Amino acid sequence: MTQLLLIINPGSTSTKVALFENQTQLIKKTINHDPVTLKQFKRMIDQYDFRKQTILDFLKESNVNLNHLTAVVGRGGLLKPLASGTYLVNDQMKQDLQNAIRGEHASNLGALIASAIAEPLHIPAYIVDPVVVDEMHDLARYTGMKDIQRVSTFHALNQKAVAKRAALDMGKPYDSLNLIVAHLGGGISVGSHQKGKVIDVNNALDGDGPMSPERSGSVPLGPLYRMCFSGQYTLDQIKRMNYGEGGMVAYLGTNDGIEIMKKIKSGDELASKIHEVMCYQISKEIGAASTVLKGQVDAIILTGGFAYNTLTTDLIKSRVDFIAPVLIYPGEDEMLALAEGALRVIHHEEEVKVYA
Ligand SMILES: Nc1ncnc2c1ncn2[C@@H]1O[C@H](COP(=O)(O)OP(=O)(O)O)[C@@H](O)[C@H]1O
Ligand SMILES: CCCC(=O)OP(=O)(O)O
Repeated sequence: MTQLLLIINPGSTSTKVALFENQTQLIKKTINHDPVTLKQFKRMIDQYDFRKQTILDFLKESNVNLNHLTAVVGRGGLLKPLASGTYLVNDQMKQDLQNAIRGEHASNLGALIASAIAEPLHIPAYIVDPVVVDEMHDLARYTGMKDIQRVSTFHALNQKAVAKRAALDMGKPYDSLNLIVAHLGGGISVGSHQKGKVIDVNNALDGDGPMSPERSGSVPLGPLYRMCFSGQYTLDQIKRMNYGEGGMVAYLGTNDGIEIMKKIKSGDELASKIHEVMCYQISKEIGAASTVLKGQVDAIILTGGFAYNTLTTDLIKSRVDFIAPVLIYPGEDEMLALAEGALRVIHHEEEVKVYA
């Protein structure tokens, strides 16, 4: 039977929407959001109506008859740590996302918007490989502060999808390979994939790992806690320096990769320096991941929006290609991965998981 799937993928810089007939993508649109527009919303949940409306507008202008849909699939957000797989959107999940129990990120809106569209049509809503997929090994969970544990928060959906695609291209099963995957998006995550499990990864949201177009990444703790208690900043201001207004946007006023590349090409020295710093930090994180895999690395994969830039990929490659061959998969495989995740449970090839 033909399945018509609506796919909804909210990211920090964009909302991607697609319509799939089984595994075939019929239409897709990436709606890029102006950071100034997004800044007016205090909490992520406040963006719900705005993002939902942009999706509905796109479906209307594309003459999509919602009554023909068989399921809606959304990107999965900051839930409790979960196994990789496809989950039915249920009330507990929606409640946890509305209350932002694990924090604020655009991916929290995926299940909520998918469910709002699916419910009146009496069709299921799913999420696949949410950003909290947790396959970390024990050693990776510790920090030097006894009360702080590391948690797995990353581009699980795209990292898994692209790693599987690369494995296919290499002619080997994903679970036979050791891969380092660096997703270079609004946030940046570098995952150590050991035989099909992401055993370590920097937390792309919480000030861990390289700086990104709009996040600070790791910073030295001393200056940070002195700032926090100086009385000069509110908690909200500090949070924004880490997430949303940190990284490249703090230095260059934009998180838009295409604009940043234009600045560099026109001779902007600061843009060139900060871009090089970001690539240096990404390379260091890849180097660290190679020790997680004890140097047994079959390939390093660069993916996400910034992997479209050869300037970016060349700079990283020049520092890490002594470790393993560097493969470039620009953009993302997330829309197909979401569709395929739903199709696997619809066709009973995989059991749907229940969030509790
Ligand atoms: N062709 C491109 N060249 C340079 N940068 C790009 C390109 N396409 C997207 N980007 C940048 O990549 C980042 C978004 O990457 P993406 O993987 O779509 O992540 P997200 O899910 O965080 O929005 C943005 O900074 C965007 O401007
Ligand atoms: C929440 C981790 C994944 C992430 O950072 O996604 P974006 O790059 O879309 O913000």
